[in-house]
Amino acid sequence: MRTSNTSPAVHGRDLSKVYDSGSSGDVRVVALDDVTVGFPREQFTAIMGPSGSGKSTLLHCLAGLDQPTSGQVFIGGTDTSSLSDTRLTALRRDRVGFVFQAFNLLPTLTAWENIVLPLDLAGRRPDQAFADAVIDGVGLRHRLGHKPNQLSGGQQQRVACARALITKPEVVFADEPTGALDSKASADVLGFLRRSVDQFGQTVVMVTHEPSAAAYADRVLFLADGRVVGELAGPTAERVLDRMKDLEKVVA
Ligand SMILES: Nc1ncnc2c1ncn2[C@@H]1O[C@H](COP(=O)(O)OP(=O)(O)OP(=O)(O)O)[C@@H](O)[C@H]1O
Repeated sequence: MRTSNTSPAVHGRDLSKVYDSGSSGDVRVVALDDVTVGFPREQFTAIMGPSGSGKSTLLHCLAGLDQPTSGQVFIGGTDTSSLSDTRLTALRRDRVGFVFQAFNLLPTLTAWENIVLPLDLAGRRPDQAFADAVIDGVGLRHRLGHKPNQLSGGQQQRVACARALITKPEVVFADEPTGALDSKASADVLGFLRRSVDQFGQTVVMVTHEPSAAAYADRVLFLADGRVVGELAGPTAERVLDRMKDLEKVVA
């Protein structure tokens, strides 16, 4: 499904998102302000910024879960704004993986059924060798027959990670994937996302509030007031925290 190894997996061009609210549409919030950003293949990028800086809006626009007011998003070279709703739904299902803070597993399905759901929906059969590698990667082989309510939060999130990867998507978008987890479970999930890049050549884009989570990434993008205001390669938790303190001073 990859188009070329040099083009970014995901590219947002001139993205703006404006919310008009209030009783007569008189309250205007610019959540994204002309953002142009690319996410190289086989890299793990974290997106950070103060509360309200536009992180979730950017992720949702990139992932085709929300429409920008203006600008374009390319996933693996496909301009998502040119797609009909049906094709956009198919692209999200087949070429994009999602991990959300709230796991979003189907409660009536087992862990295995949840993991292969995107393939079932697409009428595709699992590549058994790859499925085995993913299941061993998330350490869930002995839990495949369990329903979500028989799993810990960390196990449920690892099921969600396996589900996100099983289609070999162009990119996995993770929105605060460790927001509901303790530090051990967080480390398991982040370690798996890291290995998915290093071992499976996956591309991961993750929104997080936690410098220790961002330190798993290859690079951190910083947002403030709907704009990209900086980036950090080879982040450590300390360096990310320092940048965040500076940004929060500017925004305050
Ligand atoms: N549906 C909406 N209607 C009006 N304004 C919105 C809507 N969604 C988001 N906003 C505003 O857009 C801005 C960016 O919001 P967004 O949720 O993307 O920020 P964030 O950086 O993810 O914040 P947080 O870290 O608190 O989750 C904020 O000012 C927010 O209030």
